[in-house]
Amino acid sequence: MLIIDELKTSLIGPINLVLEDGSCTAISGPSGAGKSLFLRALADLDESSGTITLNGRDRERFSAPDWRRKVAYVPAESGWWSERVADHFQPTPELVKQLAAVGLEEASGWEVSRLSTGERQRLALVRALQIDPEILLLDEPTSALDPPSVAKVELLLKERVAAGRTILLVTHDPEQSIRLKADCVHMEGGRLLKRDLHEEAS
Ligand SMILES: Nc1ncnc2c1ncn2[C@@H]1O[C@H](COP(=O)(O)OP(=O)(O)OP(=O)(O)O)[C@@H](O)[C@H]1O
Repeated sequence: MLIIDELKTSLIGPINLVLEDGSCTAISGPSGAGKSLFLRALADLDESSGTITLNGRDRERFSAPDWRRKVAYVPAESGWWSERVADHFQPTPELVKQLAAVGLEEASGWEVSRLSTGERQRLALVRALQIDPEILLLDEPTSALDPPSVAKVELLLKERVAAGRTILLVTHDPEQSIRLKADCVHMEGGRLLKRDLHEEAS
């Protein structure tokens, strides 16, 4: 369980939120609301104050690399540091299955320069899944994808949640939140508000 207590940076907060094991939480909100900054602060990529505990252990007690393996952030635009796609992955037995799950079974033989935006987005997700973080922070993970690819990614996310892992994602699509059975929060002006899509629909 991740407990976020009075998280603040110079631009957002204070933010309080609890993420239960095996839960999916969707953040919506207008452009500039601070959604990406919130995920970055959680992953300890930007300086922040407040208390964050993972399974009862304070973030201060983890080294930064260890924390980022447990609370992994996938930005909307991923970074690539080598020419070959394969160089970005651990050659594990699961890799072939994971690539196939996002429709990219051939991609490990490709050059990064040929990747489309949607291919980059799906491969960045597989990269994060290889780390197997306890909390996966996804910034608009399907924004560049066509509906069949969205369905593949959502299936992966649902399987992950069913296996007890935790997902916090930014999405502008209320239908996606419903499909993922996500708890919904809304961000505005750097603050989080609870949102009940099911109540709004009734
Ligand atoms: N280093 C910075 N210095 C000053 N302002 C910043 C900095 N980084 C981000 N901001 C501003 O903070 C606000 C929140 O940015 P953020 O990227 O979190 O928005 P967002 O909610 O993710 O928006 P979008 O949906 O467009 O991606 C924006 O107005 C942005 O311009």
